[in-house]
Amino acid sequence: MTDPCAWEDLRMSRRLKIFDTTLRDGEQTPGVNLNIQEKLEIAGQLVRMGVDVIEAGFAIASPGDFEAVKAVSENIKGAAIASLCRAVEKDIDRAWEAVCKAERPRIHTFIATSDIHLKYKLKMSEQEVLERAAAMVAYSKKYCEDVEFSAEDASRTRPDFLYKIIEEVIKAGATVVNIPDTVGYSTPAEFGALIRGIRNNVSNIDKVDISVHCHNDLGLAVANTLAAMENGAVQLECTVNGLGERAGNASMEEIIMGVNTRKDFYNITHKIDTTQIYRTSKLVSSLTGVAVQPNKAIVGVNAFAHESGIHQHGVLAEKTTYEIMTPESIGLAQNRMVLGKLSGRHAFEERLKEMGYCSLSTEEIQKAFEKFKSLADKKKVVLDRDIEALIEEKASKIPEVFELDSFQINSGNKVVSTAMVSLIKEGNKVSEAATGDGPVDAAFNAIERCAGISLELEDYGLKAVTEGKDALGEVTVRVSREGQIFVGKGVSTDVIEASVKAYINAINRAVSELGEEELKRPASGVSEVL
Ligand SMILES: CC(=O)SCCNC(=O)CCNC(=O)[C@H](O)C(C)(C)COP(=O)(O)OP(=O)(O)OC[C@H]1O[C@@H](n2cnc3c(N)ncnc32)[C@H](O)[C@@H]1OP(=O)(O)O
Ligand SMILES: CC(C)C(=O)C(=O)O
Repeated sequence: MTDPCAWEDLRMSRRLKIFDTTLRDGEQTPGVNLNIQEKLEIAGQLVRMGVDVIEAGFAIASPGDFEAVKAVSENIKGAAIASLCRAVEKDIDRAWEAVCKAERPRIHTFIATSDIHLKYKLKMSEQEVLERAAAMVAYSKKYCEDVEFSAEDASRTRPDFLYKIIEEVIKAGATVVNIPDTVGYSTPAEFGALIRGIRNNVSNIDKVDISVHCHNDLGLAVANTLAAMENGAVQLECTVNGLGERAGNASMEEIIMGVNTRKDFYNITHKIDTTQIYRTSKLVSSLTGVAVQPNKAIVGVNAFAHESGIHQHGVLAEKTTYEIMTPESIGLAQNRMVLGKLSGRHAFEERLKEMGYCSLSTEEIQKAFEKFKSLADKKKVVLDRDIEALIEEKASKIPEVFELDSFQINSGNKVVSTAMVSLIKEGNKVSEAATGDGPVDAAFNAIERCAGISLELEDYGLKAVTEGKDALGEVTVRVSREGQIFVGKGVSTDVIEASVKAYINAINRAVSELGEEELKRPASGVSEVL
């Protein structure tokens, strides 16, 4: 005999319905409060995305929420609009008042069904809850054709009682029966079995859509939702970015991209336009003020980023080596290669090409790569502007007569600054020490001693090339010799090192233009270097 609950049968005949509760359960995220305009904006985007139902709020909660649900109902077309309400007449009246003008209104009424909730919270018996649930569904039905009933804390409810109450609310006219894992307690196998049990044990279950609403307390909300779907749930309740009470709800983007990416396994349809996912996530994050964690699946900033060399090489050769879905499929322009200390030459060369550095020789690329690696050791992420600075520092093709070997500075507010600098000239190391008015001045004096050259410092400028504590500093010095100006640049995450490099660069320019002998001659009107 064929299993009446076989997943094969379901997926052949059903399409998923996405019930978005960002504006209701999502708003239960501590600290989140959406005004009418913000709810309208998010609801408009949810329709653009193709959700089937928008739960716009809890109409009796406050006058503001009532107005927001009403505004969404009156202005947003293309999805059913629901308001949540307790199994209480005055709540249902208010919910109906708010949604009655919607193109497709829905009343969503609920009551808890687990022993714990009945005993400690509602202080009602099973029989009382059963009667209240059926009566309130019937009451809602007088207003509205589409009535959803939720058995709060269903996953901790005695199965026999759950079956019974579902049967009764269906008889009373419910069109959708929602099975919440209210406290995120269930596991995928258990939750799937619960849905299967409902399908096997509730005689009139085929008259309604089974819905699920999973919370993420154990990080299982999406897994439980998908397990329920495999066992017959057709309406999936979820929120954008997984917002919601406590650890949140099942995240819509994860459910949808899971179903899409594993179409080979699930083979079920929905009407979500996935290319709206990224935009929707951004909108919700900005209006709720809840940032998306960087490593969040699908919409986190790192979800399509690759930092390590082996992965970058693979992705550059063929994206599917490390990408199971495309960034374009969620509306992101492209993946992101993050350049850091674990990156490799392939990704670095590719970035140079993208930045327009197409004519660098192999040797220049090699040198730039070495500099990049040593910068990446000091800096978490190397940005394009860092690379520009590295390349431009190199691009000044003047012969490096003097190269920096090392330097050491001693400085403080109560000591005279001293610097010890070693330069390499034609393979030989020359070291000198000098004092100065501050560490930079001391370093410049020591450099001049090493080089045996004296120049006038006309100007010194320091700017951050990138942001953050580990930003690259770029120093520009203007030095002169008998009225002729030479500019030197240096970049480093250490401003003293950037200064030292800039000064050496200026000296090398002067040497290349005037010659070392000329520079060693005492300049007219300038005293010799001590
Ligand atoms: C699992 C969920 O996410 S459920 C939705 C949770 N969301 C919210 O609670 C947000 C909106 N809520 C509110 O604004 C308020 O709680 C209101 C307006 C609904 C009720 O406010 P108050 O009248 O001040 O009651 P309060 O919130 O303190 O307590 C809830 C009351 O409702 C009862 N109750 C709780 N759920 C239900 C229900 N589904 N059906 C009937 N009664 C219920 C409780 O037993 C309690 O009753 P009591 O006042 O007789 O003790
Ligand atoms: C009221 C229902 C749908 C709910 O939010 C829950 O049980 O978590």
